[in-house]
Amino acid sequence: MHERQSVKSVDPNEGSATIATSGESVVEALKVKEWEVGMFHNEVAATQGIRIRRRPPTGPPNHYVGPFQFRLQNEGNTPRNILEEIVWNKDNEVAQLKERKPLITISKALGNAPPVRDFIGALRAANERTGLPGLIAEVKKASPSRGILRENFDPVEIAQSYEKGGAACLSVLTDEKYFKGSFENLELIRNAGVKCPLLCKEFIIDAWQLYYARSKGADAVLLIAAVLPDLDIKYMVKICKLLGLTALVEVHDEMEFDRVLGIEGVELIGINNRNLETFELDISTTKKLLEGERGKIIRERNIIMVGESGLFTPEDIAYVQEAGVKAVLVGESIVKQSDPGKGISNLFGKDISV
Ligand SMILES: O=C(O)c1ccccc1NCC(=O)[C@H](O)[C@H](O)COP(=O)(O)O
Repeated sequence: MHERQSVKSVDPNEGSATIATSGESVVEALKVKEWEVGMFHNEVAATQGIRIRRRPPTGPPNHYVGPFQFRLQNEGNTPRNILEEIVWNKDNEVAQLKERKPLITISKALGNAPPVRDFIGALRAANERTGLPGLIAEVKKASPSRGILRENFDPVEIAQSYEKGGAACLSVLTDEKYFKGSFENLELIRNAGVKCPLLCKEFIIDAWQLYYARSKGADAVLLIAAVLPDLDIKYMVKICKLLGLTALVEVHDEMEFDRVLGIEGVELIGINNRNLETFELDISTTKKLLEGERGKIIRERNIIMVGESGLFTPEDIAYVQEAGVKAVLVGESIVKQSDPGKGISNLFGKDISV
């Protein structure tokens, strides 16, 4: 398919054209192979109801005109929604980071990582202490749906304020492009003496990221069922256990929830009230998913459920607690307050500090 010695490619995003030499035809062939593997991945994922495709837009050339190769913008190489765009971007980011820091280097760094803290234990203890859902307070400067949430953003100050205000655990955004977060923030918070266990809030698509997160001091990671096929989740949950990391597996609908309930070893499940493809927020998602048989399974297996997103008032907290969650993950409503710790008291309707 790619035997031409010299082809010219046009990237619609860059608006530029290049003439490829014979050496580059090998690179091009590799890209095509990679694209074929990606297509296979997407076919498997689609059978599990996963709509997020996993390949960055490096599809095969659409057509040749003489020596020119055109890659036109089309349905196959244009992200359908923000989550897909984030995942495609992450694919490129991770590929570059992996080249700079291969697994062997990260594995060596694991020995110097701070000891792992018990994420689930902290949530249970907070729930028992207060009678309210344990709080995972989010350190987040911005998000695609809300833009900049806090101009004056000092991650350590916010983390310390959350801890003082009674948070059980913290969630630290590490994605730079869409959330203005960083792994540096995670390390700064860990090294500042904050005792709360830390969730690395990242878009995990590759097991390498689990090792990287742990090497940077994470105690827990997020696995999003809308992005990861069952086999990836299974494999990643096992690696998390080996590394001592807690996996918070996130679902948004019944199908994702049922898939995750079918995976052995899952102990912490989050229900995201935000549809990450449309940004629509509806806290009744938590209630709907925990009704009936699914709620029964959760109780029998002693799985901790986390209500995520769109929680602003004591009534919201009471509503998701009534639905069956023992923990909540909250960002916007507390990070926007001038004193985020006090924001926690407002959110719960009472002082929950230790
Ligand atoms: O919030 C977004 O815009 C967003 C877009 C794409 C992927 C993920 C996104 N958010 C992650 C979250 O779900 C929230 O950060 C988290 O649950 C806290 O939500 P909130 O309390 O509403 O800030």
